[in-house]
Amino acid sequence: MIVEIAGLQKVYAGKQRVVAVDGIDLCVRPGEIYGLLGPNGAGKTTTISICTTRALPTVGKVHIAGVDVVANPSLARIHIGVVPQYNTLDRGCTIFENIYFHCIYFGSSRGDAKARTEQLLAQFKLSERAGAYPSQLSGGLAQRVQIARAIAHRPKVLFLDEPSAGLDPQSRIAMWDAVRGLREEGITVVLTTHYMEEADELCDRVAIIDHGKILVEDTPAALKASIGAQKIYALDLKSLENLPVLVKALEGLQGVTRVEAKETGAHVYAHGADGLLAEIVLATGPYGLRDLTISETSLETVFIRLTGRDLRE
Ligand SMILES: Nc1ncnc2c1ncn2[C@@H]1O[C@H](COP(=O)(O)OP(=O)(O)OP(=O)(O)O)[C@@H](O)[C@H]1O
Repeated sequence: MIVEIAGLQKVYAGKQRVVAVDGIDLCVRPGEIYGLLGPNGAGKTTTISICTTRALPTVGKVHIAGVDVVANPSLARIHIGVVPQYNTLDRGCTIFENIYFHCIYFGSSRGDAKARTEQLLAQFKLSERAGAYPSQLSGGLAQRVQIARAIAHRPKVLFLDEPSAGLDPQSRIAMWDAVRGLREEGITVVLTTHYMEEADELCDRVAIIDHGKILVEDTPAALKASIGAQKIYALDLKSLENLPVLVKALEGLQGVTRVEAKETGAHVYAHGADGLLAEIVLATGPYGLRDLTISETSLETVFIRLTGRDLRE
């Protein structure tokens, strides 16, 4: 395993004691894109900060490529690339210099640093902007420079903290492509996100975390399959009288795997069965169907099922 986290706990002891990470165990395989998905405050950044030697654990161990990050932080840092949540490019340096000086910092000769910088600028389609300063770049381009800089010393694992926060949809997709490209170079990627689409699209495996704990971990497909339905019909009803009768009736429809009574109606979980929508509408007739939304099962559904909340709450 390239990343091994065992019994990790982080307590911020202050006026208010905060248990930011509460016993996390996980392993990332070489070449994987692994996602930590959870809402704000779940403990994702703290976990990444410990893995990348920026914070110390209260309890537990992290090994990167077999190196204990607490016992040997400088050795560990050779194997680690980091793109933090905020733009940390040096504003006084050009794009070229940002990458070049990173190479020099990690011990490259000037010639090697120049060659590696030019190669990365070409790889990330940044060559034309080599002389630009960070303030002249869009958010998407700045993020690409940060990724290029983070892998300049050829780390084995790249940690990306909320890589698409603040990016427009087009830049987000370009960033995903850049991250997928890293896999081809054999770089393992660990990213945090609170965007379920990002975890679903990009990650080979995802750990859903909340309140410092891993709730579940699997491939996005397996997590979604655990819901046991492909579609969710959310019914908004005028009358909730005799709701249990409606729930029973809906449960009896072909293709329906589960029905949950809600404050404003009911959620019907189902496999895509022919004619089911018409039958649902018919069954809700006496209850006054005010609104109906149909959604595909997503990682958000999985999170809601596990916590009762949605990811943005
Ligand atoms: N330096 C600190 N001192 C005290 N509490 C902290 C500190 N850093 C984080 N916390 C708290 O620890 C908890 C986990 O925070 P963390 O930043 O790891 O979560 P997160 O999942 O990355 O969320 P976000 O996306 O908002 O950064 C939160 O309750 C946060 O307020």
